[in-house]
Amino acid sequence: MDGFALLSQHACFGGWQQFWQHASRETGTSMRFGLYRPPGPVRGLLVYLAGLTCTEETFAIKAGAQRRAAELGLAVLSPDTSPRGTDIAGQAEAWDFGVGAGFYLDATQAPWATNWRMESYLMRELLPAVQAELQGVPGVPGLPVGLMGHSMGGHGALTLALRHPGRFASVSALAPICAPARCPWGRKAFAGYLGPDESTWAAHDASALMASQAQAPYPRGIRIDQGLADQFLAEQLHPEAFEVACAAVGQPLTLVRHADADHGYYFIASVIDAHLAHHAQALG
Ligand SMILES: N[C@@H](CCC(=O)N[C@@H](CS)C(=O)NCC(=O)O)C(=O)O
Repeated sequence: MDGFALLSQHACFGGWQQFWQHASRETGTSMRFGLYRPPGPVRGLLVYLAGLTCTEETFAIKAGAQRRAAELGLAVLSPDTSPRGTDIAGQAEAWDFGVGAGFYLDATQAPWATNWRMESYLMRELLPAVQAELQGVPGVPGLPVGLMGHSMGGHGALTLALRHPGRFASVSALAPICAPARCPWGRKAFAGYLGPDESTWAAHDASALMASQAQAPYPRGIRIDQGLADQFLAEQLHPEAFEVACAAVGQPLTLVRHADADHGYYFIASVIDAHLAHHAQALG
């Protein structure tokens, strides 16, 4: 990939877990990402968006997705969760806003709007570059792409999948923030990145976006897994709001609730194979 530097690669289940760095035109910063490359031909690309405080390494280290991805012939892209290396006052004072908390949208408010452009970064820069690299034909976007994410990244997966119809063959989420416009994490992020006019927030709220669909956008179904011992469930996640919105537009949704699971990566590792299978069905 032109202008991209391979920082490290590690042999993993016959393929390679790689970490890359590049100068992003969209964020104006240096960005890192992880890329698992399976052995043999690549059937599809699965994008995993991580949650608050995570980096491009978290999923690769903790989820244990590589074994099944290798078997299924899926490449897995794990971007970082925000720009880093800027000098915006207060950018790293909170763990739920600023650095490590990009919310996968383009900020419209100063001082964030210049660099905090995660939606454009992913959709217009990183994804096309990685798709072209994997299929070996630059500029031909043909490789099918699935999108998944956890928590803030679950919000990113659901909203980007709804905001960019036709770009993703499949979508799933783990303990996603389903109604950010009405939870503390989302309200703080939207107020800071999008400003006080709440009418602009619905375009980045998965439940509002789903409720506004004329018909089911993913007729093959969306999968969500949610732990019932998740410490953030009651206050932050609201899966029932997304469930109601899906039902209203006839969107098939498999929402699997797990009695004892918490919010962390032990839960993710426990259900990751089911998510890879969900995507492999659509990407195959
Ligand atoms: N730092 C927060 C927790 C943040 C958190 O749980 N982040 C989730 C995503 S929302 C995560 O995946 N953390 C990384 C990890 O568990 O390795 C706290 O102290 O409560």
